[in-house]
Amino acid sequence: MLEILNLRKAFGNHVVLHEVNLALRPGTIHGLVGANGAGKTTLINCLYGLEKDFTGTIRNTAGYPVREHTGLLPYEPYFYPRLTGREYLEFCLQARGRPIADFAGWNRLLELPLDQFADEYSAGMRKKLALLALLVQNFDYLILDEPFNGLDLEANLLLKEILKRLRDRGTGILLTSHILGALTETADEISVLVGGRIQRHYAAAEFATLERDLLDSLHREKLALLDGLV
Ligand SMILES: Nc1ncnc2c1ncn2[C@@H]1O[C@H](COP(=O)(O)OP(=O)(O)OP(=O)(O)O)[C@@H](O)[C@H]1O
Repeated sequence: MLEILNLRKAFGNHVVLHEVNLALRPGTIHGLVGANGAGKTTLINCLYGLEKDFTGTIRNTAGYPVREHTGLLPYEPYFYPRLTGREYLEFCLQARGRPIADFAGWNRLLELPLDQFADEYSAGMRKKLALLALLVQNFDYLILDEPFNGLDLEANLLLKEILKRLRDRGTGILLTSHILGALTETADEISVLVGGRIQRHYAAAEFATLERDLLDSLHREKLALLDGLV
């Protein structure tokens, strides 16, 4: 299990995460929702070791460093210029000391032009390439920051199915999305991050309550303001 205990992260005087606790269990899809600026990407970056200067505990309870068996899909994947999609995949595997895999099987699904330069791909293709680099590596845990963002309808449906199958095979998946349906259709549990605090964890049986709670807070805080504008 990947475990976050009492995570606190500040940028200067701005405390972005306040004593956050979260567990990512094997064989589970854990959704993370929150408004823009709530702290989701910062939480992910701390979990994956991209942010160092925080307090609290982050660990894989199996005793490995978190990154060793965990793959990350960043919010905006970066590709070096003049590297083809295939070279990028080979680079990812070599960086981890893994043998070069056969990408053809997965790429029959994702249909990427692997011999074109990755930095010339469309936004959706870039997202697919970064996903492909994770899928060929069989990680125990996946951390996916907005994986559905930019994907076309077909890739969206495909990704949901892939995630569910990986979960059923034992992979633990932490998933952020601003598309509530994408989370409620795939996740086993959802944590709501508000102003850097976990406001509540919802089990799958409570997802209807989650939608109601989000609507209620929207009605309370924003719809009255809208009445004055339109
Ligand atoms: N490197 C940084 N330096 C200073 N402040 C930062 C830095 N990175 C993030 N922040 C601040 O931390 C807060 C949380 O940002 P974060 O990107 O984690 O939010 P988020 O929930 O992922 O938002 P979004 O849904 O818009 O992607 C914001 O107020 C942001 O301005």
